[in-house]
Amino acid sequence: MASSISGLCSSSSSTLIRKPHLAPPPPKPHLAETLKPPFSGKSRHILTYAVARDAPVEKKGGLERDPKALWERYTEWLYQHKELGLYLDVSRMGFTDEFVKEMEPRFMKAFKAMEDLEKGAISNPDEGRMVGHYWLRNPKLSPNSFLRLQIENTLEAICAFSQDIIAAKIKPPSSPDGRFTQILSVGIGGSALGPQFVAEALAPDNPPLKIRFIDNTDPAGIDHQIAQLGPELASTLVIVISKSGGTPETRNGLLEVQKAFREAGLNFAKQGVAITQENSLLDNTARIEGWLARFPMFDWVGGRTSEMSAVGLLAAALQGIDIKEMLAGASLMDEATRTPVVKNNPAALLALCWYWASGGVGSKDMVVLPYKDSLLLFSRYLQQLVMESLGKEFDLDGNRVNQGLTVYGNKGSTDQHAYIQQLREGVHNFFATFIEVLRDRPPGHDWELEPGVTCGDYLFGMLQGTRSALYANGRESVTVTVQEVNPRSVGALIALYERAVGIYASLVNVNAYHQPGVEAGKKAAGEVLALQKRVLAVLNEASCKDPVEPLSIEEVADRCHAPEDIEMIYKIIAHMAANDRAIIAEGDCGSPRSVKVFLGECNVDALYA
Ligand SMILES: O=P(O)(O)OC[C@H]1O[C@](O)(CO)[C@@H](O)[C@@H]1O
Repeated sequence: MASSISGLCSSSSSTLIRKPHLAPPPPKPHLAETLKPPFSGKSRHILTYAVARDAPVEKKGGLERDPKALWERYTEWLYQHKELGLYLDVSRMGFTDEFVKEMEPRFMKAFKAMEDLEKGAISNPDEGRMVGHYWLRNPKLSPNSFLRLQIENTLEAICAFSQDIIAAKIKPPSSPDGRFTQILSVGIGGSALGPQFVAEALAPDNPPLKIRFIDNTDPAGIDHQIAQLGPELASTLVIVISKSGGTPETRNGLLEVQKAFREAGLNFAKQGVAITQENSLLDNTARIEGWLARFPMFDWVGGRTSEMSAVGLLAAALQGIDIKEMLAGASLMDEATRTPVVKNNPAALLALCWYWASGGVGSKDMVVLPYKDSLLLFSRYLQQLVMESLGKEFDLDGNRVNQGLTVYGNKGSTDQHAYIQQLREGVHNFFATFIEVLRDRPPGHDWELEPGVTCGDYLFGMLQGTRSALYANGRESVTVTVQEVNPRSVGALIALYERAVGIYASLVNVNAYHQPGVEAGKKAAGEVLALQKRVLAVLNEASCKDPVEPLSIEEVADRCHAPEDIEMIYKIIAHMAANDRAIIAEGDCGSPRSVKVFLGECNVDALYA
């Protein structure tokens, strides 16, 4: 009996899109494989680390146990940025003076590379691009006046537009309120993660416009966001963000939102804003369709470092966040992280710790634990910033290095009830980064829930306790402390990690500013969709015969001239069948060889297309 295979096959996955012949050759052994684990958990031990591609060097190192000596180490290495009220404590990393000395020449090279980058060098050689996110917060540093004016004019335009939206000088055409109340931000990767992080960290409880995001091509997720807006779609400002202007997930999100507008009888163009590079597909669409506004993204700003461009600033300003304070915080941090003295440069100190902990080859993961709910998305934001920048197959000289630094984490103390057990006692494959916020609550709101102790004291205790407990078991950590979460400190944190990534990339000699691996995935996804079209054509042809000719998966693959893609063809058929795509299957999906498929109806036009 003929039956839809949707039920049987609904668990099949279409995520394994790499074709067998696309598989890369097995990697050659690299430095990571030649290294011993840096820490044994004992107080003194031999540490082996590597300096980029040089031979591994034997070094003594270890975690200080004596409380007095540890206090000495804490005070000796504590970094403080007075104006920002930011501290960096690296005392719970076991690096030695000898290690720091040995790294010195590499840091000098890295500082020079950062200086050249800021002066406008082509620091992204593969893409032939300058790397200018530092100019965004200090336009005077731009290598020429044209770029400086572009930055200044864009900032002015962002401020003016957001003020006009908030003051209802610019109104949505069909909203009963006569003002915009919601933002729907459509974008992915660097075009979403910064705005998401900043919204979570800084948006006031009652912002002038509330924000929600579409950051995927998951139809159910998109439907959910649109359904949650309900009638407020009429007062929603849709910001579509894509540097390239052609990212499929973002395009799909836009098309879905435009459909929702049509169905609600609304004029999308009067509520749509594009942030993209000039003359991109998105830019041209927005211009031709007459969208409400367009803001530029610059060729020389990468997606993952674009939070201080229109990408992050427009949404932030619309939520009532002081974007000039964010820029000021970033600018102050930029200044501090230009210092060519490792000990006085917090970004260099972070890079030093990363190198020490991971042997310069990413052998340990970085677990980021902000003890503050509003910083929940910081680790997710850093995941892209660090991993897309450092996770590279080849170094700048073309050597295969398979570099990277794995980042994960959510927040404390919540995670203490999830995975800290393993961090304390299990596999020793990480180092931690604690983010501490000194101010628990706005002044005047605190109270003691038991004598002498507030709720925030508990949070503080949890952080300190976890830091100590990890250290006691030989687990290293870094602690970044800020006074409070505000636009200035968030700007500073972003700038701190941007520079740390730039410096570290230089230490390990990789291009931090391209992402060739992502392109490979996008290309393979495109190939799957092209294959799906061929499968449909083959099935249609067989289904237009009289009588209908059910085909086995092998036969479909042969007729598609793609026998090597048979598994993918099976997954395509199973996915379409699960989604009411008129595919009929006979047989048992548990044994794919027995399945025969045909279409429920013949599309004669498609036969001659
Ligand atoms: O802004 P775009 O061009 O849509 O790209 C989105 C994201 O896709 C990537 O190119 C690859 O993930 C990121 O670097 C980027 O942030």
